[in-house]
Order: sequence, then C-alpha cells, then structure tokens
Amino acid sequence: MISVIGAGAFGTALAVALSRDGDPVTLWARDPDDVALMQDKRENGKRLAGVSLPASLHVTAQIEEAAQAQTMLIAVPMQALGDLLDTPAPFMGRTLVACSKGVDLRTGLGPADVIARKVPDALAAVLTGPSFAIDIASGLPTALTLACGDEPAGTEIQHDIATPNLRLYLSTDVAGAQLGGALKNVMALAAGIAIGAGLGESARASAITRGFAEMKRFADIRGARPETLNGLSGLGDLILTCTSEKSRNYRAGLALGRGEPVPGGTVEGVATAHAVTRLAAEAGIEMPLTAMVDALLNGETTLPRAVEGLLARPLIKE
Ligand SMILES: NC(=O)C1=CN([C@@H]2O[C@H](COP(=O)(O)OP(=O)(O)OC[C@H]3O[C@@H](n4cnc5c(N)ncnc54)[C@H](O)[C@@H]3O)[C@@H](O)[C@H]2O)C=CC1
Ligand SMILES: O=C(CO)COP(=O)(O)O
Repeated sequence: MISVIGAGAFGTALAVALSRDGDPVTLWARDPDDVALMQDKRENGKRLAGVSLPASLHVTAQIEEAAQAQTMLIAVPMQALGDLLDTPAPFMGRTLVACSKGVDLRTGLGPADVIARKVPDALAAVLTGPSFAIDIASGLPTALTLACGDEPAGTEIQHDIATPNLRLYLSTDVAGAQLGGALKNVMALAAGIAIGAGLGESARASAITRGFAEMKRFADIRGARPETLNGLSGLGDLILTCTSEKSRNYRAGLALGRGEPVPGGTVEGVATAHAVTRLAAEAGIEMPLTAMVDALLNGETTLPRAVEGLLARPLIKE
C-alpha cells in the first residue's frame, strides 16, 4: 500500500492518480477540518478544485493510518519537510519518496538528504520532473524521474508508482534529480521576470539557456551526473516551468518583472534562490542569474540595475 503525506495540490494529485484504478491509497493532511471537508465533498476544494477523489482514496489526519503503508510519498513544501520529520516514528523503516522541490534554507540540503539525515533507517528516493498537479490529477500523460541510490529498490518503487499515464524513468543519481527540480524553479522566476519586465522572448530564451548552464555548474560541485540534468528532472522540468503560466514560480517572476507584489503560497524558487546564492558563493562558483533573482526578491537591487549588471559581465566562451 502507498500513502501520500501532505494534501496540497501535488500530494492530492498523486494520491488521485495512484488510486484511480481502485488501488487503496491513504492521503494524510495535518488539518482535521480540511480532512473532514475532503471526506464530505470527495474533493480537495482548497488545493485541487474540480477533481473527484476516487473511492479507494482514504483521507486522514491520523499519521498512524498513513504509516500503515510501506511506501510513503512526501509532498509537503520544502521548508516544512525538516519539521515534519522531526517526529520520525511514523516514517522509520519506510521507503520515503521525496516529492518536494527545493533546497532547505537551514541546512542547504535537498529533500532526499533531509530525509536521510532525519530518518536514517528509511530508504530515501526522489520523484521529480515536469508535472503540474492538475495534469497528473486529470490523467494526462506524464513522464517523471524516480531516483534512488539503491537500484534494485528503485526499480521496485518505479513499478509500484508508475501508472498507464504516469511513466517513470529510473535513475540512481539522487543528488542530480533533486537539484534539477530545485534549481529550475529559480530559473522559472528569472524567465518570468524577463517576460514581466517586457525584455522579450529572446531574453527569456537566453535566461533559460544560461540558467541551465548555472544549474549544471552547481550540480557538478554537488556530485550530480551531467546526464541527469539533461533529463526529465532537469531540462524537462526547466522547459515546463519557464514557459507556462500554470507555474507559480513563473507567475511570481512575471509579477516581479512587472513591479507588482510577488504572490504568496508555495513559490519554492524564492527560498531556493537564497540558499543557492549562499552555497554558490561559499563554493566559489558564479551563478549570476540566481544571485540576481535573489537580490531582486530581497530588494537589494532594481530591475534596471540587475539587467545592466548581467549585460555588462565580461564576454566569455559559451
Ligand atoms: N503543484 C504542483 O504542480 C507540483 C508541486 N511540486 C512540489 O510539491 C511540493 C508541495 O507543493 P504543492 O502541493 O503544490 O503545495 P500547495 O501550496 O498546494 O500545498 C501545500 C500543502 O502543504 C501543507 N503543509 C504545509 N506545511 C506543512 C507541514 N509542516 N506539515 C504538513 N503539511 C504541511 C499545507 O497545508 C498545504 O496543504 C512543493 O515542493 C512543490 O514544488 C512538485 C511537482 C508539481
Ligand atoms: O514543479 C512543477 C512542475 O513540474 C510546478 O511548478 P510550480 O511550483 O512553479 O507551480
């Protein structure tokens, strides 16, 4: 049996997709009132309105019920993951599949690393790649990366989670898979800024491409394999998130570029830009787009100054 921890848009979508054919799935939400509403309406009206919860999907606020499953997909926002696992008992000895995308501000770790640190006896894996919650919940064809350092165990998880419309590619590069998903959100902010500020689609294409170069540079120093970044978890998700207004990170970038307030909610690229700017400086590598996004978000620069600064950088080889 599978359980999903966190009933936001993505957790709900995964739970719906995995239970659609009648397989029993448990979805855990921390708020009992939200759970009561979901049970009553058979819909998560707050996060994924218009999608019916299949009959075999059980929603609960009791973590012990979710802990009945051997495989738990954890889909809470990145900055909430460490706190969630501070009570490790329900997660011990389980297969924990990280579905969050980001870098933990406190530790600089990705989601699978946070799991490994907080629940050392669990088997950690990562599910990531181009996928909007509503697409998965609607049963549209989706291809994602399932990364697990233990290949035989990863193969088992791959087959457990895949559905006819949710195709999973296996990787053993956990570091690369979790970084691709985290860093593409920062680049989606940059791409949104380019369009929001009226810099044009050519500027957006440059931001995506040079942003990809930054992603690979950072991933390299963190021990990731370059081919992972070229795959679904890196390039695939970068393309999706930098080009679609369904993305919250891209929309936040649009607002920033237009000089409007950045919308609230789960915009993972904001904290990730901050964490990665610090980590890159410590490691002595240049990540100018990431640093610009972070500085703009923190009010440390203005858009005209940021663009001028990027264009005035020394001319280098590609
Ligand atoms: N929405 C999407 O299309 C996708 C989201 N993701 C990732 O999934 C993660 C979650 O995102 P969404 O579901 O979209 O967020 P969301 O904003 O829809 O919902 C977040 C949920 O997490 C819950 N939550 C917050 N702190 C919590 C805590 N300490 N313990 C338990 N629950 C807590 C909130 O109550 C809320 O239900 C993010 O890292 C995101 O990048 C990944 C792929 C697609
Ligand atoms: O990760 C996602 C798509 O793969 C969702 O992107 P946003 O968090 O920007 O909405």
